[in-house]
Amino acid sequence: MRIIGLTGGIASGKSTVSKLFKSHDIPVVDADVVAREALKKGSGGWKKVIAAFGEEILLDNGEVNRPKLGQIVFADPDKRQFLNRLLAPYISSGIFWEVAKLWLKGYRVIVLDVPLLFEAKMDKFTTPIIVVWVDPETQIQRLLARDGSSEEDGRNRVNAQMSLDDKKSKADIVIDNTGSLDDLNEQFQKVLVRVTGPLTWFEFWRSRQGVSIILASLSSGVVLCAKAFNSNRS
Ligand SMILES: CC(C)(COP(=O)(O)OP(=O)(O)OC[C@H]1O[C@@H](n2cnc3c(N)ncnc32)[C@H](O)[C@@H]1O)[C@@H](O)C(=O)NCCC(=O)NCCS
Ligand SMILES: Nc1ncnc2c1ncn2[C@@H]1O[C@H](COP(=O)(O)OP(=O)(O)OP(=O)(O)O)[C@@H](O)[C@H]1O
Repeated sequence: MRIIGLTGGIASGKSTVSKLFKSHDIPVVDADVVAREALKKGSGGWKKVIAAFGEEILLDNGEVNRPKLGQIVFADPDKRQFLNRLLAPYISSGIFWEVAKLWLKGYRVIVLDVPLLFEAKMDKFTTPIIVVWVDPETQIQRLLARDGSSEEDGRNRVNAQMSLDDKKSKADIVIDNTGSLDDLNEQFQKVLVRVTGPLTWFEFWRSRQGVSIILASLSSGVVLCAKAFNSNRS
């Protein structure tokens, strides 16, 4: 079992690289998608966010107003930390569950696309770790072009994350996405050979930690189901 870590900065190109993995039948668990589920109307995360930020944070349809919450937390490190702590248990259990489901389906190479892989200490059970790097100006230009957000909001979002140079220094593999999509694709083909080839001893040891975590999350899922089943019967 190999859980490849894919990270980088906001708008550095992780989703673009994820698509390339998927086109080679390597499944990707996207932490942003899991985080969105964790905030869906009626979920545990949704209830905690309302308790913390008030009903003003909701849209008329009852869903969280994500741009509004984003503007608040990306401009205020304390509120961001608070939101991170609030949602972390839902996001990490959601990610483990997605990995476990793919493992049960028979996949043995899985990519975890997690923007905050290092910040959330999820790097511990992914190997090898790929960082998609771009220079800061290209990053902000692509972010503003994609999201149509204000430059201030864009820069707040970039500054809310560990710098891309720091992430680069922690990577096993760096993809430099400053160039064209063709350049990216060319680098990706080499990365694909590297990450699907034999593991080094160090990578092998790290991949065993990943398996232990999956087994732990599967067994805790079974225990929770058994408890729910018993409490329904009594
Ligand atoms: C604040 C929220 C509601 C803003 O939603 P919005 O739709 O505007 O942005 P989206 O979720 O698509 O995130 C876009 C990018 O922002 C960056 N980002 C998201 N959350 C954070 C955070 N807490 N700290 C730093 N960067 C973040 C990531 O690079 C992500 O890819 C949302 O980002 C959120 O719920 N964040 C907290 C959950 C989290 O930590 N998500 C990251 C998964 S590891
Ligand atoms: N090499 C490239 N050349 C031109 N545009 C690119 C390139 N790579 C990515 N992009 C564009 O840059 C934007 C950001 O890329 P992408 O969405 O893949 O980043 P991301 O790291 O997944 O972002 P986020 O953290 O916000 O989810 C997208 O609009 C994408 O189409």
